[in-house]
Amino acid sequence: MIRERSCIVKAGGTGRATQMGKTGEETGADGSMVSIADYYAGKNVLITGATGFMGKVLVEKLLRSCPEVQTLYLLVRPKAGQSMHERVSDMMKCKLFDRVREDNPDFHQKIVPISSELTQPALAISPEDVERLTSCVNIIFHCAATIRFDEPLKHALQLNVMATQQLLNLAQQMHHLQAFIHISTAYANCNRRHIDEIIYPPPVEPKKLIDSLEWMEDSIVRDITPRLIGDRPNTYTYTKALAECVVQRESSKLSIGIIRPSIVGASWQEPFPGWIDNFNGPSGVFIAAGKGILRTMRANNDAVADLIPVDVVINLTLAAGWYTAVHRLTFPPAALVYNCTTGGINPFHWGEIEHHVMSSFKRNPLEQAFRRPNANITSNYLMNQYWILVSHKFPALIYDLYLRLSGQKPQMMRIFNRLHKAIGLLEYFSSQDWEWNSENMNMLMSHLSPEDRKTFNFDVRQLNWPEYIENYCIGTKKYVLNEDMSDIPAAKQHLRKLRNIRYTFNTLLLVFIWRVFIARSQMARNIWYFVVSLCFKFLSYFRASSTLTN
Ligand SMILES: CCCCC/C=C\C/C=C\CCCCCCCC(=O)SCCNC(=O)CCNC(=O)[C@H](O)C(C)(C)COP(=O)(O)OP(=O)(O)OC[C@H]1O[C@@H](n2cnc3c(N)ncnc32)[C@H](O)[C@@H]1OP(=O)(O)O
Ligand SMILES: NC(=O)C1=CN([C@@H]2O[C@H](COP(=O)(O)OP(=O)(O)OC[C@H]3O[C@@H](n4cnc5c(N)ncnc54)[C@H](OP(=O)(O)O)[C@@H]3O)[C@@H](O)[C@H]2O)C=CC1
Repeated sequence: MIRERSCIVKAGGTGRATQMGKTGEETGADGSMVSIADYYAGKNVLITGATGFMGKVLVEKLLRSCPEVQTLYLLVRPKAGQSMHERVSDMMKCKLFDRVREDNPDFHQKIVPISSELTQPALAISPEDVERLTSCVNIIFHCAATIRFDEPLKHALQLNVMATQQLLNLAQQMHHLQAFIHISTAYANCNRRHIDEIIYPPPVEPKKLIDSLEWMEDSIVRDITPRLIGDRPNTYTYTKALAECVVQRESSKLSIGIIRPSIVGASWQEPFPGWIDNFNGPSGVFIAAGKGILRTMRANNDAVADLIPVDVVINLTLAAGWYTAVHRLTFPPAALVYNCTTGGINPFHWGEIEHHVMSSFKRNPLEQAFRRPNANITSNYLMNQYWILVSHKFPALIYDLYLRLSGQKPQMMRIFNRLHKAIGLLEYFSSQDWEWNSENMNMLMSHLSPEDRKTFNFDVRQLNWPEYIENYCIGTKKYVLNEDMSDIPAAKQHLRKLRNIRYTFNTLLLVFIWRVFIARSQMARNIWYFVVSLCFKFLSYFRASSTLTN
């Protein structure tokens, strides 16, 4: 149980002792609140989802900015033929960890992988590992989840809800636990327009749903899923809402913080600008647009694009861990929720994103683009369908024909079908506006020392969007696609070639139209001459009137 009445925590390598103040807050020897790095000194931290996008950034930041942290226990599963040790060792070789490696080449000694498959009973953690974790873990960050929008309900429920419940059960056995931080999403309650920092009543009692789905065949579950998720767009947001409810129910026994990030994008500043390693959310859209594949998408130009840089989310998460732990004895028994969003503080709109993404990819083109980057967003359904036909399907058809004729396997239509499926799932989020209250983010900031505010910066008022988007696009090029910046002149040359192909194609199309329709029919010729003579008349009229005025 973590709600100890008194506690002295020996702060690891710094030798700095922290103790409980009169109010129950953890204080330094001089009575001041400990800094974030001092708090984590000597602590044992358990992290789920450490091999994922946000988990990696969390591990990196803890090691870099809290160098006295004792041990990071990472719950990891073997995957794709790799053992958990191989996976963690590969992860630590990644460029993201360059700065940590420079500061402390032996940083890997602080990392202890623990084998765990979260969808298995008791998280499939061995009894020895359970013993080890329950005796020493001080703080848990629960990041693991399935974030797929098309995840079958049963699996999403197993991982996002049941695994969370099991982790909470494990947390309750821990003798020295001071905080449990759960990563949720700002869209858990996307069926509401205004979202406060509270846990809303769940759409269904989680336990009842789990029990009833247990005996059902997958095909039946698939059939009733739309009825169950109701006004939420997918199983992801639905199960994340249920998970919040499960977490909230343990808040009388554990000190809990819930972080709700909106759309997590590339890093803003740390460990370097533009770090991103996946196609999720807007990243895949940016890349598809940069490659000239995506030319149209349904989105509202004037809707707020609530992107939040991953380093901001992680800084807030670590600060929330610190705050939850140092205030654990003064908390009422309720989880503190932090809406981690930008829209209410420093809004930026999808129309602006489109503009900056396009101009950024023109300055820093991606290699081997299919067409010149020129994507447009529209909220009009019919307009979007028209452009899909003209700018997606027609070029795909022509290119596949070319591939077939040259003896290769056609592939473009298949790529477009997958793209349409992906953007179809994202449109819900890019076509609407939400309003999140982020008072707890401000409250937390006000509790940080000036030094911590710099080291764990989550003040998004300072975010310069055009610069951020530029670095984001460059990040997709360098870290997702592994393209070299030195190839930009060749990529520009390729775009010039594509432009020339387009001019040639348009000219040939015009000649073709002329030959087929105009040159063969007297009526079409008459209309053509009429239009041309009208243009001449207009031209001569304007020329005459401008001569008179001069
Ligand atoms: C230029 C103008 C821009 C204007 C911007 C306008 C709009 C912005 C767009 C979106 C904003 C909304 C974002 C909302 C986020 C809500 C916030 C959250 O809570 S976060 C969770 C976010 N989750 C996701 O984003 C997951 C979505 N992805 C999926 O659900 C699935 O991946 C899928 C899209 C259904 C595809 O599934 P499928 O089984 O077909 O494929 P895989 O996932 O197995 O992937 C196979 C292969 O493709 C790569 N991939 C995946 N997604 C994309 C993509 N969007 N574009 C290109 N490629 C993609 C993936 O990496 C795999 O590659 P590989 O085989 O090499 O591993
Ligand atoms: N990305 C975003 O835009 C947003 C994300 N979030 C939330 O942030 C958290 C992290 O998201 P993100 O990092 O983007 O997600 P990722 O998909 O990148 O990472 C998911 C992590 O969960 C782990 N995991 C999945 N299934 C299992 C399993 N059965 N057993 C053990 N581990 C498992 C994955 O491990 P493995 O490598 O083995 O698959 C991976 O480490 C999630 O809770 C998500 O809901 C919230 C808002 C936005």
